[in-house]
Order: sequence, then C-alpha cells, then structure tokens
Amino acid sequence: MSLKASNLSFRYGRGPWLFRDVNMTIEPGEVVGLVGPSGVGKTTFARILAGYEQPRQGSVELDGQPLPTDGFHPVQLVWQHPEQAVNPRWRMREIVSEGGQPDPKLLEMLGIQREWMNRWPNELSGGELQRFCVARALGPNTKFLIADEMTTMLDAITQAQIWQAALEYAQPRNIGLLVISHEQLLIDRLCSRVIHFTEGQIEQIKLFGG
Ligand SMILES: Nc1ncnc2c1ncn2[C@@H]1O[C@H](COP(=O)(O)OP(=O)(O)OP(=O)(O)O)[C@@H](O)[C@H]1O
Repeated sequence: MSLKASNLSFRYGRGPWLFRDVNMTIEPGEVVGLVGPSGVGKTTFARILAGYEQPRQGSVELDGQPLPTDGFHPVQLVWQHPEQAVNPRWRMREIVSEGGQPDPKLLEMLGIQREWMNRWPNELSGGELQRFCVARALGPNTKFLIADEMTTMLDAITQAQIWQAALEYAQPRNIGLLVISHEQLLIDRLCSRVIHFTEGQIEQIKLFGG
C-alpha cells in the first residue's frame, strides 16, 4: 500500500511553477522527512498528497490506485494551525470522530482527558487541540499521515509527547509518515530518509542507517 507521487507539477493560477515533475514514493510504515526553504512549496505538495489540491500535471496513487475523491481520505494531513482545522461549532467529541471512532488507547497515549470531549474548540489550548487533530488524523482507515510543522508551535514536552504517541501508534499499524519540518533535530531523530525540496524539484534523497 505505497503512496506514490508521479511527475507532479503545480503552480497557483498563472504564477510560476512551484515544482515540476516531482516523483516520490513512501512505503507503509516508513517515516520520511521533507525539508526545504520557506516558500518552496512543501505545504502545497502536502495538500496535493492529501487531496486538498489537484496537481496541474501528474498523479498521486495509493497502492497503484487513484486517491478517492469522496469519503474518508486515507492520506491525512495535520498542519500547524489546529484552530483552523476544526469546525468551531462542533464539540470535541464530534470533531475527533469525524473519520470514525478513535481508538481509546490512542486518546490516552495523546493525553486527551475525558472531560475535554464536551468542550468547544475555543475552550482548549493550542496543544490540547492539536492532540485532537492528531487523534482524528490517525483514524481507523488512515494509511499515511502527513505532519506539516505539526508540533512547531508547541513547547518541547508537548511536542515530545505528541510525537511519541503518533509514532507508537502508527508504526505497528504500518501507517507511513511524512514529516515536514524546519527543525533538523526532529527530522534526524524521527526519519529514516529525508527528501530535500529545493527550487522546483526534489533535489536529493539522503538515506540514514540503510
Ligand atoms: N492559495 C495560494 N495562492 C497563490 N499562491 C499561494 C497560495 N498558497 C501558497 N502560495 C504561494 O506558494 C508558495 C509556496 O507556499 P507553501 O506554503 O507551499 O511553501 P512551504 O515550502 O510550505 O513554505 P513554509 O516552509 O514557509 O511553510 C509561496 O510563495 C506562497 O506564497
């Protein structure tokens, strides 16, 4: 069940091409880093993989099949602004089960307290809200998780707790992870492979530890 991007090209409107003919494959259970300078197109690339944006050229396939255009998306994206990723009119209980009932074990691993379930999104801190977004993204049908600066705005302890839970939960389930971050230490610690996104292309793929 690999996630494969083939010859992906994208530009906004008539603007310059952000990237052209990008090829990338992530295997199930793999933890891959994606790094590159600000504004180079990493978030846009992530949005295409998760089905929020259509490529101008090329395709994204999961296990050789096009990604579904409706229903639950097997490639889930968590980005750095949880408050913009939730419906403010829903209670947390509804939000977290948007893609299916979350595993209670995962909620516990993420430190989600039962009493938070009845709250509205604006009654939680950014870190508490992001825990819910991670729980929602690691739903029962998720095959790949794209973490786009997922813990950038959080303190070191919360950051470590969320990553530990995400990895501990994803790995035995063979969920692949794409970690987009400017924090080199985080990338070094988590990823077995790092993709460098530079002007318009994926420039090199560096392998660690085989
Ligand atoms: N909806 C949009 N319409 C037009 N241009 C956009 C749009 N969204 C992003 N861009 C532009 O596309 C370029 C790439 O943005 P993107 O957010 O994908 O980069 P990034 O590599 O993730 O950057 P960062 O590391 O700062 O998050 C930027 O120049 C940005 O201004």
